[in-house]
Amino acid sequence: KIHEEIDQVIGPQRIPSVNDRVKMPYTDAVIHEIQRLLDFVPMGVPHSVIRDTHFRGYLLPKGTDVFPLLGSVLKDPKYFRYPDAFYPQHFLDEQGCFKKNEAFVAFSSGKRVCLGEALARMELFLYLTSVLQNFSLRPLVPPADIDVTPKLSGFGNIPPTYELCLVAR
Ligand code: HEM
Repeated sequence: KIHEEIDQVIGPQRIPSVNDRVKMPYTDAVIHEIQRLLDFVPMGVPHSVIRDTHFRGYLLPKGTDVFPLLGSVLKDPKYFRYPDAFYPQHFLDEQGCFKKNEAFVAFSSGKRVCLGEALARMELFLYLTSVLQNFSLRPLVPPADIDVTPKLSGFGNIPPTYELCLVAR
C-alpha cells in the first residue's frame, strides 16, 4: 500500500533489495567510509578484565576497566591512506571491488562485537539507496562550507545538523 502511495507521488520505482549490496561495491564503500569518519562510539564500550591479564608487557589486574579506543583504529594511518579525509577508496581494490579492511571496527570486534551489526548494515544500505534513488539532494550552501565536525564529542560523536532539500527525481 505504501509503495502504491509513493508511486502516485513520485512515479513507479524499483525498491532496492539487500542483495543489491554485493552488486554495488562503491555504495557499500561509501557507507563504510561514512561510518569510519563519523566514528560514532570513539571510546568503544568499556569492559573489565575478569582475571589478571598480561598484555603486551603490561599487567592488567583483575577488575581493571578497559576502553577499546575504536576511534584510534578507525583513523589508523597504517590501515587508511587518508585517515582524516572522506575517501571511499579505503574500501575498494584496483578493480573497484569491495575490499574488507580489518581496521573497520565501527561495530567493535571480538566476542562482544555489536549484536545488531547485520541489521544495522542492512538498514543503512536500504535507507541510503532508497533516498538516493528517489531524490536529488541539494544543499542550501556550497558543500565545502558545511562543517561536519561533531557537535558533541565524548562517549559518542554527535554529528552537527544542517539543512538540505530533497528534490523528487
Ligand atoms: C550503526 C549502528 C550501530 C553501531 C555503530 C553499533 C555499535 C556498537 C558497538 C561499538 C558496540 C560495543 C561492542 C563492544 O562491547 O565492544 C555495540 C554493542 C551492541 N549492539 Fe550495536 N551498534 C549499532 C546498531 C545496533 C542495532 C541496530 C542493534 C540491535 C538491533 C544493536 C545491538 C547491540 C547489542 C545487543 C550490543 C551488545 C553486544 C554484547 O555486549 O555482547 N546495535 N554496538
